[in-house]
Amino acid sequence: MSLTGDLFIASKRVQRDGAGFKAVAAATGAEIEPRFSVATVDDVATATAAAAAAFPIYAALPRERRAEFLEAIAEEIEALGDELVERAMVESGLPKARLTGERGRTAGQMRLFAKEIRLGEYLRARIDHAIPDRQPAPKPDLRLRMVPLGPVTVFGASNFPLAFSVAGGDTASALAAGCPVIVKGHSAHPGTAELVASAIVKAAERTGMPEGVFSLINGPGNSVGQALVTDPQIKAVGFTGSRGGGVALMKLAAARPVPIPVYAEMSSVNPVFLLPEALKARAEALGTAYVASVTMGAGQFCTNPGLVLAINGPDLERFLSAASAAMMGAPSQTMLTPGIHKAYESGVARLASASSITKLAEGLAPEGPTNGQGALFTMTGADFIADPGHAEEVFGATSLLVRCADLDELLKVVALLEGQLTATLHLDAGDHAVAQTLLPLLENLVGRILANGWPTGVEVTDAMVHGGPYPSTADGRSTSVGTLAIDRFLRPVSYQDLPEALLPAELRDGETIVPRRVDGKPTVA
Ligand SMILES: NC(=O)C1=CN([C@@H]2O[C@H](COP(=O)(O)OP(=O)(O)OC[C@H]3O[C@@H](n4cnc5c(N)ncnc54)[C@H](OP(=O)(O)O)[C@@H]3O)[C@@H](O)[C@H]2O)C=CC1
Ligand SMILES: O=C(O)CCC(=O)C(=O)O
Repeated sequence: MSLTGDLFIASKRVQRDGAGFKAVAAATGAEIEPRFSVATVDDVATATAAAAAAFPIYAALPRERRAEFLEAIAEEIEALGDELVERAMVESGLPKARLTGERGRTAGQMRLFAKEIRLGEYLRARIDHAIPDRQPAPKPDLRLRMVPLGPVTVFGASNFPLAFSVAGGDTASALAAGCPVIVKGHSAHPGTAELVASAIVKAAERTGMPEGVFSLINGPGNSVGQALVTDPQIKAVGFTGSRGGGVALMKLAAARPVPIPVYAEMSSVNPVFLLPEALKARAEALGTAYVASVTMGAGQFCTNPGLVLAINGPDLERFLSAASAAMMGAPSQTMLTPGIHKAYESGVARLASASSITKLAEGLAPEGPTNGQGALFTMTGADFIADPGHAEEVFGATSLLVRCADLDELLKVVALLEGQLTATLHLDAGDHAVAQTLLPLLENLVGRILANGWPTGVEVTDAMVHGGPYPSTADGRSTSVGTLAIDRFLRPVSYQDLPEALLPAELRDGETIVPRRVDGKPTVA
């Protein structure tokens, strides 16, 4: 398919005159064809009005129809073939194997949400039958289910041009919930976005969806995104990106005459704890594996292990030697955009210039103008306690190791950390007592606790939480990966004493189409 640079407004291709913008090859910074249209204020209004018109139709479709739509999206993305991966490679600088895997994950997420809505558990159907002769007052008949919020704006993420972008997890979960989606495309990969949008539109046509169910709007420079977030037809926002961007959108959404939720996934340094017995048993192996996780994907993961905490001693020295050796052999890698590369370099310079921080090792010299060079830094627990600001995320292949004098100091460091997506414990049986001290603190701090692994690489499953307390996300009660992500785009409605004929099928007596709780007892569909 040749790229045209079109927008997709209510599933229709639209070209706009004006300067437009071009994608930039991540590896060289050079502009690449074609020119992409920038949406006008009217385009935003047309897309949101169409989404609002589509909402009651789309939300009322049988769950099976929506499931078929999601499965058709997966098929159409796969049918794009190599062209999709090749364009994404040029725009993002990410390697073929990674993007091929991401394409599989993107299609897999669509199919997982199709399964989820067929299962129907997400509706949380509950029935409390009436007790007309209850004393002193009769008890009414009450029935509850979850309903979709309305049109959702999704901001495509730069670092996952497929799995967190146009047809990524936010789009899959919002469409599954019954919400039309308007994507604000990321200007780092507009060609990839156009290809994926064309697949969604084909799937919508094939399965008879209302046109307003999907739009893709482009426009670098914040104004298009801001117009979408403040549009009264938009009822929720999904975002993955910088803390500055996420917080700006949260503020805009909160200041609307009718505020709406923003599910922003922002910054995280994902603390890793090297507990003493694990260090004693395998310091060298841990050091090497740590650097592999720090440098994976040029470190451009929100799950990157950006902070390591350990207690001083000879085993920690063994770990540091192995990690330093691995980092010194780590090749530089192309970063996603010249801007992200520049931000990485200034983040590394900030760490390097702090008097309390020592550079342990750096990776091989950069081979290209936008290549990020890995780096490891260290500081003492006492210095960290004096200035915990050093834990701020540096997005790229760098990490800071905090050497604590003892467990008390390590616990003081933990108490100063901000909300995080993950925390990782490297432990052996002899470390369980320390782990038991840490676990309640970590449950308050993060969304996912791992043992003896590395936080990069998030499984898409029912039991996954990819979220965490602020500022790792805007709302720590939710996840953006896994089937529970659908909850972000739903709200409960209770029906009191409604005649049976007016009730949704899932809430009628005798129905067994979804799992329900009836008069306090779970039933299975
Ligand atoms: N922790 C994480 O998961 C990630 C963190 N980052 C961090 O973000 C930095 C920049 O990366 P990038 O991906 O561009 O992230 P940004 O947060 O800068 O941008 C993400 C999207 O949000 C839009 N946006 C940003 N700020 C605003 C605003 N104030 N109003 C309206 N729209 C806005 C951007 O629009 P526009 O088209 O105008 O740019 C873009 O579409 C990285 O260097 C890194 O530090 C990035 C990706 C993931
Ligand atoms: O590692 C993953 O699969 C997800 C990471 C993520 O959400 C991110 O880096 O923005």
